[in-house]
Amino acid sequence: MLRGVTSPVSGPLSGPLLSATGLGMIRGERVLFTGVGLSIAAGESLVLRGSNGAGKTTLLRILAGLTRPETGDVTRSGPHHWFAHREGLKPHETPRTHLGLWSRAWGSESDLDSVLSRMGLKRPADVPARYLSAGQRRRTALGRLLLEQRPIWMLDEPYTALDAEGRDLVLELIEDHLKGGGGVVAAIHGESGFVPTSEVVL
Ligand SMILES: Nc1ncnc2c1ncn2[C@@H]1O[C@H](COP(=O)(O)OP(=O)(O)OP(=O)(O)O)[C@@H](O)[C@H]1O
Repeated sequence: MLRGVTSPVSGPLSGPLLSATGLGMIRGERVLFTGVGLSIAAGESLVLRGSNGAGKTTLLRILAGLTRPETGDVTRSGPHHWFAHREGLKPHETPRTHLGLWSRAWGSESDLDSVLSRMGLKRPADVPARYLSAGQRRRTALGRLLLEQRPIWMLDEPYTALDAEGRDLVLELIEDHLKGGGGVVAAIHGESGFVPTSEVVL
């Protein structure tokens, strides 16, 4: 992982940001998927679809390099943000301390108060995660996306637990990221709220 390095998202990038060929995965005795190929270039988005247990999270984990596929290859042209089901907040962490920690770890130049404000977290900024609502925890985790520019965003069910305003906020973040030349892969149940460049149905 490139730590403390801010990657320019816009700029002359040649080739895809992310590509995969021939991905196959087995879990237990079940073949989850075979022969999955995909590619996203700057400004493109891809939505993963499929019923519960179809393998969306598994595919995202493979794309992020967190799980090794049975077959196939993944190529990423730069660093990515990984946004998982679990927010990764410890019970004692507040939105400010959580984002502050990652900000320092990444050498972020983003203004923490601006990130908290953008995520609608000014009021609960100093409330420990164990007292935050599910949506506030989600917004805190999503705030990490704004701490460091990374060309590829991998989002697992980014709208979970969010109210209508939170959902609009995520949409705005995605749109801004795509306009800036980034790419997004997201596993989404139901309406994505945007027209993806492509879809993979598992
Ligand atoms: N580490 C693992 N070991 C064994 N089986 C696993 C493992 N991880 C996932 N599975 C199984 O693989 C299948 C796909 O899981 P996955 O989480 O990728 O599905 P999903 O499409 O993201 O589902 P959902 O929509 O419910 O989030 C499930 O049957 C799950 O139980």
